[in-house]
Amino acid sequence: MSRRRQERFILPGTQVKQKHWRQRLRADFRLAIISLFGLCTMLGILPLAVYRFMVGDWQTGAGDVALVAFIGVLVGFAWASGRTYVVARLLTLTVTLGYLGLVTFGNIDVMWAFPILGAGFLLTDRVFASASALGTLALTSLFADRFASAVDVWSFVTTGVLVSIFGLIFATRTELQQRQLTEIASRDPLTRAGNRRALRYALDEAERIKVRHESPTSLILIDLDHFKSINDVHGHEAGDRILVNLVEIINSRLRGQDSIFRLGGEEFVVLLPGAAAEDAERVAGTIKRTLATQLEGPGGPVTASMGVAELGPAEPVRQWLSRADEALYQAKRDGRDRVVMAPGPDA
Ligand SMILES: Nc1nc2c(ncn2[C@@H]2O[C@H](COP(=O)(O)OP(=O)(O)OP(=O)(O)O)[C@@H](O)[C@H]2O)c(=O)[nH]1
Repeated sequence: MSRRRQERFILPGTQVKQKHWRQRLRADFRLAIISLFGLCTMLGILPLAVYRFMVGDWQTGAGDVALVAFIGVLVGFAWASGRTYVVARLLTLTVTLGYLGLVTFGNIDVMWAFPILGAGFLLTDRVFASASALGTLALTSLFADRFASAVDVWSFVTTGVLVSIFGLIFATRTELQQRQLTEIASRDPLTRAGNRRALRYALDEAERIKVRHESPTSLILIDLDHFKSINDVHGHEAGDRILVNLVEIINSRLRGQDSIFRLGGEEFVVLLPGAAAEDAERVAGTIKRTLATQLEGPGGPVTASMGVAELGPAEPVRQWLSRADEALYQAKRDGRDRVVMAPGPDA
């Protein structure tokens, strides 16, 4: 087991808690779109509102100003809370209802429907954007007095449907690419376990849930025994196959909310949200017994040593990992192929 103890628990990004606004915009695509959308609507609608006031159309002007103000509040909320998914949906809903309200009670052109259709596909998911687009087109076509003829209604609906289909294709491709990128960025390519980056997010999330809901969270640090000699005697490929099998076997013993991450080399972290120390010890025991019967290398059964620790109240994540690491180290010292519980953080 390699012991570069100082660097072992420096996970990517753990040091950066407060991000600069430019970093946040770069890191969060949805926040960037929300901000850009807010800026564009302000720049696009506010001059029009001024014009409406100047020509005495107070109702439409007031509606424009109210719409822009509400959009501003939503953008501010996205920055303050980070809940960009909810805000994106609310923004789509706001501009759609704002548009329908201004078509009904104000004096705006039905052509405003088109940027609103586009915004829906840019801001939210495909299903929500499609439903919102269909609703916008159907309700607008009911305003027969806004169109010169039935052909105009037909043209409006046809072009609207086309814009929506293009938006849907764009959104589908973007979602697919986003999923592929997330997969690449968060998984270990050999074993398909989560990588260190994914572990960092999962640990931070576990810490947040612990603080918010006071529910226990535990982890198991797993390290294969004498893995170097397997590599040396049977080759690197045989070693790789064992790593892949190990993750498959462990995954088969985990619940839906549990997850496995590769910390590096032949070392893995199993995260067990909702599990107290004794539950985690039981899971570790089950994993150990399953490995004994199912993890077969070219030279015979392969065993693993494990350290188990429950996250203590207000305990920093790095200390939690270090305690599990100490327990794992103890398991190695005691002869390997065993589970050792870490003493509590106050011990
Ligand atoms: N096949 C393979 N080997 C790897 C990979 N990553 C790290 N290793 C090897 O894992 C071995 C780890 O060796 P050690 O840290 O000495 O640990 P060990 O032999 O298991 O000894 P103990 O942990 O003390 O039981 C090294 O030989 C690394 O080259 C990998 O992705 N594939």
